[in-house]
Amino acid sequence: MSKPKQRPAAPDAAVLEPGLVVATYGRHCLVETPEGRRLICHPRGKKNQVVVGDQVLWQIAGDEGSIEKLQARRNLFYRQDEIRTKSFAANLDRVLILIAADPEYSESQLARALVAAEAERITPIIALNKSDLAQPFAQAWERLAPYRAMGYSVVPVSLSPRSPVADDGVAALCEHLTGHTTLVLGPSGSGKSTLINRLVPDAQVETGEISQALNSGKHTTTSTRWYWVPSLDRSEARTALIDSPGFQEFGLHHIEPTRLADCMPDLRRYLGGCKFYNCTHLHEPGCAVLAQVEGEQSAGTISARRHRIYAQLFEELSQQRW
Ligand SMILES: Nc1nc2c(ncn2[C@@H]2O[C@H](COP(=O)(O)OP(=O)(O)OP(=O)(O)O)[C@@H](O)[C@H]2O)c(=O)[nH]1
Ligand SMILES: [Zn+2]
Repeated sequence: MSKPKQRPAAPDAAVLEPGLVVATYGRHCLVETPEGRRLICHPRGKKNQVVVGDQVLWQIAGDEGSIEKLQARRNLFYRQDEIRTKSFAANLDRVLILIAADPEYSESQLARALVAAEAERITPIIALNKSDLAQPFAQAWERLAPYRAMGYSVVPVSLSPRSPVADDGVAALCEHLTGHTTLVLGPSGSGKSTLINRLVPDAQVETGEISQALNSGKHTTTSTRWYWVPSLDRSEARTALIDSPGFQEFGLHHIEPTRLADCMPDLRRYLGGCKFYNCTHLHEPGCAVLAQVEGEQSAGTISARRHRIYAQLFEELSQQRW
């Protein structure tokens, strides 16, 4: 009597190791082990497409690794590089939106980034850089008044190490970052590299190493990267910054237009007070949101600019569904 054939043991079960995705480019990524070793990994199959911040299980395959399992994500931040290329980061505590007195920031882009963070319930922080440029800074600070009023932390900073400003605000900003994982976003020229270089002394070395490891130096400037910030670690939690290039239009396609007002704290306050339960807050009579929009005759709590941004986004998100 022949013995029933034994099924081979699951080949990989014993050798799967945990890791953190610290950089991505195209199909490959860099994974850091709990001991701090970094190696190139390739996702197995389409399903395991990873983003920076992902926790994975991987196994060795030659001198590189193969990602076998993607652990469940706490959140996933969406943004869009080009029409079709989306890139993300996962498992974030904070999104830092770094804008500057100069170049002038786009309020629409700021609003989009905030909506994207709210949709994933990630706490946003706004930092306004270049406080040494007194006049443009005062103007930019004033434009941010609605964002302060709706409860966001808006931190004035002067990140340039040569800054002549006595209190450069960096300590206050660091308070928000300590012990957390923060995705840093901002338009070109706002000071993202200046911030990373200031808080991560080895950033340039690390960037070089990552470029070398990924063996595509010319492309890696467009990738998203994870940096540890040892100087801000707390005993119970490490501090990390994720640097993501550009501040292009955000694809907010994953948000239903009817959810939009709920992702804008100044509008959210009044939801539930409208006459119609399916109010779009654009033109309906008895709309509690519209009643609060600042006008020539009325002094509401919602700025007219913010309501215009809401209306534009609402239309854009509605069109995508046709
Ligand atoms: N006046 C002033 N200039 C600053 C300050 N912080 C940064 N800068 C300057 O602003 C310019 C842009 O800073 P970067 O750190 O390169 O900006 P970035 O956001 O990384 O820009 P991209 O790489 O294009 O995305 C540089 O010339 C910095 O020296 C500041 O606090 N005050
Ligand atoms: Zn309404």
